[in-house]
Amino acid sequence: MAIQWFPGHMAKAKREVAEKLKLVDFVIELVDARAPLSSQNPMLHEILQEKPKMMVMMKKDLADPNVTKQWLEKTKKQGIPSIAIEANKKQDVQQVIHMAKELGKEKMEKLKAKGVRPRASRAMIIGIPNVGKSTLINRLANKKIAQTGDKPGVTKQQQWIKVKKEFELLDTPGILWPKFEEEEVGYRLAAIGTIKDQILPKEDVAAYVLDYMKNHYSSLLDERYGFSGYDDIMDAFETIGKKRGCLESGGHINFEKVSDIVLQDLRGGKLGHVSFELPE
Ligand SMILES: Nc1nc2c(ncn2[C@@H]2O[C@H](COP(=O)(O)OP(=O)(O)OP(=O)(O)O)[C@@H](O)[C@H]2O)c(=O)[nH]1
Repeated sequence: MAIQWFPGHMAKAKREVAEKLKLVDFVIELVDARAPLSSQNPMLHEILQEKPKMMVMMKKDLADPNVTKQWLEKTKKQGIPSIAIEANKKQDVQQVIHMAKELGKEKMEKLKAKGVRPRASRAMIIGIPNVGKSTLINRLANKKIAQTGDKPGVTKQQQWIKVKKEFELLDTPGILWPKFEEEEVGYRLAAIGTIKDQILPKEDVAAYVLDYMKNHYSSLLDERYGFSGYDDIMDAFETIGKKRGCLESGGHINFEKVSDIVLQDLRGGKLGHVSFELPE
């Protein structure tokens, strides 16, 4: 696979997360509900060691609810407190707070048993780019938190956001890059918009989405574009192109425009609820 992050950046990100981890009692890992496995970073497991974590599957409004339910069952079986949310739903955010408070409480009780004076438990949010880290931090803080620390030359002290009396959150998230040794993982992440469109050719990503939907969500394909199957991917591009006015002079289809339409439809939820991976 041609995609490779610059190893220096990976090492720096890992170091930064490991530093911040020392400040917290537990971690809130964010993954994308449409691809909960591909949107994790296996490195987290290594640096977390014994630190407890809970998992929040973001963007559940775009994912297939039946598949999300299976993922939640799986992670809960693994002993990881997990929840799927839509960041704009207040009751979903309240449930995150409740879960975090419970996890923090366990940790505080352990400390209390060792004779440490009780204090608010502390957590940080970790996840890959674009998964929704800032959105969730702002929702938990109930206001917009400036991300000035990310700009070069701006030094910023770590700040704690008081979410509830018993629970505080670090105001900057930990960012870890996704890891893809398998080609399919790269396409899944590109489809959901985690990898920038410049990295994998968008026509290839759109073709991946159409093929995936043909095999798993043919009725959604039919609802949006009026076909549920095809023998040749070119036919699919042509049908969508004709329908949506992506014709160039001479009557040729503009494949780039068709790809933009497919990816925008998918990421904006217009293709319906689509999940790109199932638990084994
Ligand atoms: N549909 C949907 N969109 C969401 C949800 N949560 C976040 N988003 C959107 O996802 C996009 C990325 O969110 P951010 O909060 O900027 O993600 P981030 O992880 O902080 O991204 P980086 O700064 O790149 O690391 C934004 O357009 C959000 O509006 C959700 O639950 N549902």
